Amino acid sequence: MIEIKDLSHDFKIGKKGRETVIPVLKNVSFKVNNGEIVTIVGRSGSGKSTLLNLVSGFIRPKEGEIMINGVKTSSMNETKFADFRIEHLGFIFQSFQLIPSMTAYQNVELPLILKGIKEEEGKIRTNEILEMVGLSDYQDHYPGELSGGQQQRVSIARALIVNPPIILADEPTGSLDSETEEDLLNFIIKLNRELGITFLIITHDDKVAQIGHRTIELRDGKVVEEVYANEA
Ligand SMILES: Nc1ncnc2c1ncn2[C@@H]1O[C@H](COP(=O)(O)OP(=O)(O)OP(=O)(O)O)[C@@H](O)[C@H]1O
Repeated sequence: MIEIKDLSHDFKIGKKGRETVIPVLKNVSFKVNNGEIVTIVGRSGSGKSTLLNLVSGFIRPKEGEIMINGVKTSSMNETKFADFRIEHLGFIFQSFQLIPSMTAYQNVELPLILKGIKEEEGKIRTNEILEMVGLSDYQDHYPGELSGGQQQRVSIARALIVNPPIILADEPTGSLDSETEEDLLNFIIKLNRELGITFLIITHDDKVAQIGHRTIELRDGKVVEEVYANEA
């Protein structure tokens, strides 16, 4: 579960002493329950990426609190957050963020290696996950030798390999054509239904927003609307 309470954040730009403060998030509060898909929409500049970066622990909030699975993460230091992230969170990005010099297999097994799991031990799990995303036949391909949809599946496999209870996604279909987009959305729904994975997804795209059990709208850094689509 993700619990966000009175979260506020701003950025300072410009030279020291003459900074301009850009308020981005203002008293944002909402929850994402276990097993839910929550989508966050809002115009460009409304603070969606900032919110996701705060939940991901890539930046710390100026005010307010973030709890993930009962742990207060908003005040954790970087080292602690890095350990927490690998146990609790998976990530899917618009730009896939694959390592170009590694094969699909090597990209997928990477989190296991970072976690200190021996190569031999991780082999079964890596093969299982590649099978699950339908990429067993492509495991020796480099990202440059795969289609956009296949690359996104590699990135999902990499997110799934450590069994994260929560996946955070930033415009997951932003680089895909509409047919591949639909396949990917169906796959996210399947992961949610069959494995109970909780998703928090930010998007511009109505089709993506619609897979949310709930859609939250950010407007000028505030939550202005929660549209309940269907029950989780
Ligand atoms: N590191 C930063 N330094 C200064 N200002 C920033 C920084 N990151 C974001 N901002 C500002 O914060 C505001 C919100 O940005 P954010 O990227 O969160 O919006 P967004 O809703 O994700 O937009 P988009 O849909 O275009 O990606 C913008 O005005 C942006 O210029």
